[in-house]
Amino acid sequence: MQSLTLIQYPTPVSPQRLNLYPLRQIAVSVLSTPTAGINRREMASSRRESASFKSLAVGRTLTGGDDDGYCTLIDFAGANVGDDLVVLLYHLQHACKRIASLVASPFNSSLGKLSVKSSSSGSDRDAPKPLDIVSNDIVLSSLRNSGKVAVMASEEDDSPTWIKDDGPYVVVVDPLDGSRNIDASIPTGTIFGIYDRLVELDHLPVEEKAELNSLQRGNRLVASGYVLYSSATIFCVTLGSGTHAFTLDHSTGEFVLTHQNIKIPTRGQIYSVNDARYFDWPEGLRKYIDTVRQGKGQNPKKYSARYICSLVADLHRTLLYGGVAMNPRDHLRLVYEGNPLAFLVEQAGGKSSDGEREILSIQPVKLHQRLPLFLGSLEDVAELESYGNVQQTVNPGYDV
Ligand SMILES: O=P(O)(O)OC[C@H]1O[C@](O)(COP(=O)(O)O)[C@@H](O)[C@@H]1O
Repeated sequence: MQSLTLIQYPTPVSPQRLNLYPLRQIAVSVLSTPTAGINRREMASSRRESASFKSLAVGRTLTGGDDDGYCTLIDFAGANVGDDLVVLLYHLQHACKRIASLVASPFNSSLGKLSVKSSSSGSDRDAPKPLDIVSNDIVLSSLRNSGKVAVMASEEDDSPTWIKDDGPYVVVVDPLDGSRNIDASIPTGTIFGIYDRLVELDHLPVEEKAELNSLQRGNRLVASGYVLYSSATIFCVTLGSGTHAFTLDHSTGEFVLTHQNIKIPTRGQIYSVNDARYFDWPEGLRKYIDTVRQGKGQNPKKYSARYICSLVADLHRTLLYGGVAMNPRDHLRLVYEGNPLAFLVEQAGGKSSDGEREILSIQPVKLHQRLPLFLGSLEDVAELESYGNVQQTVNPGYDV
């Protein structure tokens, strides 16, 4: 069977048509030399050739795709947001292609296991692993090259990195989530959120403005998303209007629009949680899970359990099939995981909660702040919340 029969999107544009899209050509050449990031000057000259990303979209469909429906992430962004954000996304997707190669490389199979001591004492961070660190470096270097980022705050760093005084954006990122299981080739993911730089803080000392810019509430996000590294590499993003997923086409090196306007089912039949922790759970959560397992909840169907223990993979499934993905203990981070994923889920018509409050309304008070996280179908998350007492406060720490 030919591969085109298997792929559910239209035939790629002809090479002649590629000439109309300089960015697409650059994407292919960058992918073939993955260690060389495109610098700002190259991007600027490519942008001069193309006049502007918006002009590429003139006369084309709302998605920014070609007449035949083939639409890349950059086409789509070019048709929907301003040039600065397109450039930033261009560099971010480049970083994620490099991470996708990294996690699939036979030479890295043991790197997920080795723990490295955290550089600072008293930090609330887990000891990072080598693949996390390499992924972090890749993202940082791409964001620097974009010329569009003022500050990057990463789950891997104790404090944010100030990059450029007039960069219009602030990026928060978990460069490689789920890496603890990577030796078994379990899917992993990159999670990111993008805010506007708060110009009213420009006069402050660098450390202070770096931190305050990174501690913005989730409801100020301009864009957010994740990249899933699994049997397919999927870039799922909201630019503030709907949630869309793009699948990496290895033959062209492009992320191609495969899931436009994802709508999470209002009700699912799957719960996703580490239920080995059942005896540490509070009463409300135990009751909820016992009830839906037996088909005695608002949805009169017996729920199934699915838990990969990799947040991006568990959320991606939940986004497509519905239900609720949760981690009821204080483990996941508000800034790097909670907010970006909550924005994405809400843009898909779903709901996010810490068990009591909407995630996006919570003001972060510290960078590595952790919280219980419940994400998923509107009705499932609301039903779960209605049990009260669903946050796991007993948190002995688990070795696995
Ligand atoms: O041990 P738990 O509570 O099941 O947590 C699993 C969760 O932790 C994560 O591995 C993230 O934790 P780390 O950032 O410490 O790796 C998620 O991918 C996953 O959903």
